[in-house]
Amino acid sequence: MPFFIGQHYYLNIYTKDSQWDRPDKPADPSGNNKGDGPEEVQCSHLLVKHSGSRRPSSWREENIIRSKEEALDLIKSYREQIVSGKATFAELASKYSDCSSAKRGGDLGPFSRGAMQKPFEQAAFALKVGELSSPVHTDSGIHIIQRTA
Ligand SMILES: O=C(CCc1ccccc1)N[C@H](Cc1nc2ccccc2[nH]1)C(=O)O
Repeated sequence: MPFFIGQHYYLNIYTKDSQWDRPDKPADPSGNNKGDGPEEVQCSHLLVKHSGSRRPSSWREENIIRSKEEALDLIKSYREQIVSGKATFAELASKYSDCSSAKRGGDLGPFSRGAMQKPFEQAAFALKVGELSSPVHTDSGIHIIQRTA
C-alpha cells in the first residue's frame, strides 16, 4: 500500500499494531485475538493488471491495455500450469507478475490484517499453508495467491 500524506491510521493501544483500514472489531484489552485465525501470514502472489487497474503500468509493461477478461484468462492459464506441475509459482510470478514482488518470485513477506487490500487479505488469511487461491480481484488487478507460511 503506498503511503498517503495525511491519511489517518489506526493504532491498537494494547498490541501496538497499526493499520490503515478501520478495525472491524474493538481492540481486546487482553491483547489476544481469541483464536480467529493466524495473526500473520506469508504469501506469494502473481498479479495480472488490466486497463481498469488502479495503476495500469508495471516493470514489465509501461502501459497495460489488456481487458479484465483477458487478464482473467491469463491468470487461469498460469494457475492451471502451476496445478498441473508444468511450472512453479515462482517461475511464473518472476516472468509474468505485474507487481514489483515479481523480482522475489512473488514473495510479499509476512503481513498481518490491515496491511493489504481487503479482498486480498480475506483470501490470503483463508488459505492453509501451501494452498493456492482462486483468482482474486482487487483495485490493482487480478491475483493468484500462494500462502507459504
Ligand atoms: O503495492 C505494490 C507493492 C507490493 C509489495 C509488497 C511487499 C513487497 C513487495 C511488493 N505493488 C502494486 C501492485 C500490487 N497490488 C497489490 C495488492 C495486494 C497485494 C500485493 C499487491 N501488489 C503495484 O506495483 O502497482
